[in-house]
Amino acid sequence: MKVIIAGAGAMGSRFGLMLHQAKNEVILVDGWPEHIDNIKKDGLKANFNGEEVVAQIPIYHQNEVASVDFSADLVILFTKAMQLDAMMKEIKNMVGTNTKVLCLLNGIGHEDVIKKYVPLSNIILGNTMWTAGLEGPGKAKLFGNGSIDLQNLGEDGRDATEEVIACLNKANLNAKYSGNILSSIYKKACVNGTMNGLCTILDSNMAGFGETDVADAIVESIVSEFAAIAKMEKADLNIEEVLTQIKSCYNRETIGLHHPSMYQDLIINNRLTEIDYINGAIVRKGKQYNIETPYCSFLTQLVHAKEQILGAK
Ligand SMILES: NC(=O)C1=CN([C@@H]2O[C@H](COP(=O)(O)OP(=O)(O)OC[C@H]3O[C@@H](n4cnc5c(N)ncnc54)[C@H](OP(=O)(O)O)[C@@H]3O)[C@@H](O)[C@H]2O)C=CC1
Ligand SMILES: CC(C)(CO)C(=O)C(=O)O
Repeated sequence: MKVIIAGAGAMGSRFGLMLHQAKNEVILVDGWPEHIDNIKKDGLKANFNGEEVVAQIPIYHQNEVASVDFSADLVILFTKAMQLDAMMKEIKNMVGTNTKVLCLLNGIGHEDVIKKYVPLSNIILGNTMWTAGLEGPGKAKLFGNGSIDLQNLGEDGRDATEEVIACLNKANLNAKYSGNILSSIYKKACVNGTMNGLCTILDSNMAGFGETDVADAIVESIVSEFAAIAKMEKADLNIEEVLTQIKSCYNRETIGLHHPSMYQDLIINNRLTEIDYINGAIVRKGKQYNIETPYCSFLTQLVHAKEQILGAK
């Protein structure tokens, strides 16, 4: 397939590299000049499960793609939530009438942005348990395993979605069709709504937090707020399943040593976080549905306070 990775940070680099290795024609689009220059000059470098690899993958700055001639079969969106609208605007010339657009960002409600640029029949929503980090511009650190759940938004898009799943699986990305992607997105949002903000505030990786004797109580309080909102949105959650998925993040042998992407943003890179699209989204929806969300509200405020103390940009 001809694939555009729109947002080629840590996760975009992982997906770009694995799809390139599986012989797809991949191009990367990003907005970070130093990262783009390094990949153009030396290729995309990665520590891939302990092995140093280099891949020559074309990369473009998002403000230069209007003139790039590449009719993509698939666009995979991997910007940060707050960069999504700008990216959609800049790549819109590369999104043809048959181009499928797969959104794998963390958080809730990204379809509202994508719908402004892409017909419903071409939108695929998903979420992923893969992880990734950047060691610096042009160099990714990729370890562990993951999975992807996805579903077309338009009613008759199943066949095309299965083709996308086949393409992802050829690259060992472990994708599967979800019969209820909204539930799946809420389930993943519970993982991010606990791990991301808590590890960021507590300065911990996921294993470190999970091994404390208060982890269960904190996680259950936050998850109960996500579940109350999910129910109002007809995306009922199986709480036991959600808690099991969260606890799987504590495993040191798999992804427990990972610092969630929010930690990487704020603590490592001094950048603003996606908290408003995760716990903050639950607070906004709580107001709409008249549901109290004190834990999500407090965690959102703590993360914003930390952004301000650190002068994040
Ligand atoms: N990392 C992970 O393990 C996981 C992340 N996700 C989700 O995937 C999406 C993409 O996340 P992720 O790949 O982690 O994002 P990254 O922060 O690695 O990259 C996103 C964008 O941020 C900019 N950027 C990144 N680092 C820097 C820096 N040091 N200085 C300046 N600009 C920088 C780049 O674009 P620009 O210059 O245009 O700002 C880049 O495209 C998010 O929604 C995230 O929540 C989901 C699962 C796991
Ligand atoms: C790995 C995981 C699941 C941690 O919450 C994630 O999505 C992230 O880092 O943003």
